[in-house]
Amino acid sequence: MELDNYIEQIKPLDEDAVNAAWTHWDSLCKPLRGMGRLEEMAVQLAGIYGTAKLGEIADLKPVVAIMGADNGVVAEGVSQTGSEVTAQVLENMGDRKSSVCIMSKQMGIEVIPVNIGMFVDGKHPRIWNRVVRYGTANMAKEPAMTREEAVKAIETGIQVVKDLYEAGCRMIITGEMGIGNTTPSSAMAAVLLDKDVAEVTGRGAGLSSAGLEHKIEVIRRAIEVNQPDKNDILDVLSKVGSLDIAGMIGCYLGGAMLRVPVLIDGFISSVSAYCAAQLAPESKAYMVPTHCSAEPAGRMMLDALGMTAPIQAGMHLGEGTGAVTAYSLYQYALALYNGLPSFAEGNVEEYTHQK
Ligand SMILES: Cc1cc2ncn([C@H]3O[C@H](COP(=O)(O)O)[C@@H](O)[C@H]3O)c2cc1C
Ligand SMILES: O=C(O)c1cccnc1
Repeated sequence: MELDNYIEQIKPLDEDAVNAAWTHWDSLCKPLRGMGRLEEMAVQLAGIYGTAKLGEIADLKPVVAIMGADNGVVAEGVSQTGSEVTAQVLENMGDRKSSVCIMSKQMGIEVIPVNIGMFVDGKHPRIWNRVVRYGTANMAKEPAMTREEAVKAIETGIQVVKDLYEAGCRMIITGEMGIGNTTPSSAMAAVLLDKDVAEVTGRGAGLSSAGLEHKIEVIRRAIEVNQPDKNDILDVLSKVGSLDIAGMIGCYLGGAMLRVPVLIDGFISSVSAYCAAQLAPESKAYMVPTHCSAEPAGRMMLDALGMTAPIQAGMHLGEGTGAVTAYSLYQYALALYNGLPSFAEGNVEEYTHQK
């Protein structure tokens, strides 16, 4: 199916369910709108699922879909580790031994490591091998990938979400693992937001100050060499992007198409969310901001999306860790939404609300 055909299938939220969810919140025996963003998160779920009866949805079966991919630009020394670490961490994820895996286990969340374009095949049986190409080319010298490959990677992300949906998942959490992927993220942020590279580039997984200066220089070179057209998302993605970013774009589009919420993680994930929103503005209603990455452009990307994140904890780890942290907010929100007595049930006279 063509990308445009997928995008056409995305419909707005169910407004009746949204209104009914607010009416329900406002009937509960507590200060009006007292749970702030948590109330909004539950209302968004109602609009997405098309029902205010959220208690009837037995199990959301949340899942972190981790897009694993390698970046040719790592050859320029833009990350403090080598590309072999991508595959190693994906294998560790197979054994449930990575940050997001340990956090997810705590919350009863499934984790699926997807190899969308590492340099090597994943060996662990839990890894979904869906390789579009074995790593991107070095964008400091040539386009990271072709436009066709970028589209194929987006479609691969859509297909991953479809498969998870068929397995019963009703909440998708985006995650990524790809050594060097903050470099394409910053390159894309600079182009798409029209910012100076130095403003949108950070230390990633832990670069030194000298390393950061070098990374900025490499990104400048990549943009100079490729001349991406900022008005054409696929051009920017294919020239200075990455396969994991493309895969996550697919997750946002696929989730919106199937009417399931898709949680945005950190900087890399929000660059993808921004691209998805540009390609399909309706998809934004299905996205959930979770935390604001401490990478310099983390907040800028959320601002560009017109979103604020409920959690600001200085996190900058990736893998979906920020989004999994925010999943706990749903647990509180839904516990109250489904369990708190109404004013009448709580024997409290409903006061006049100032809505
Ligand atoms: C052991 C390890 C585990 C990780 N888990 C997430 N990242 C994060 O760091 C990488 C991006 O940073 P940069 O662009 O500086 O390479 C990505 O893989 C991201 O998911 C990790 C990085 C490392 C080294
Ligand atoms: O915010 C992120 O997504 C991030 C930042 C640094 C390293 N990995 C991921």
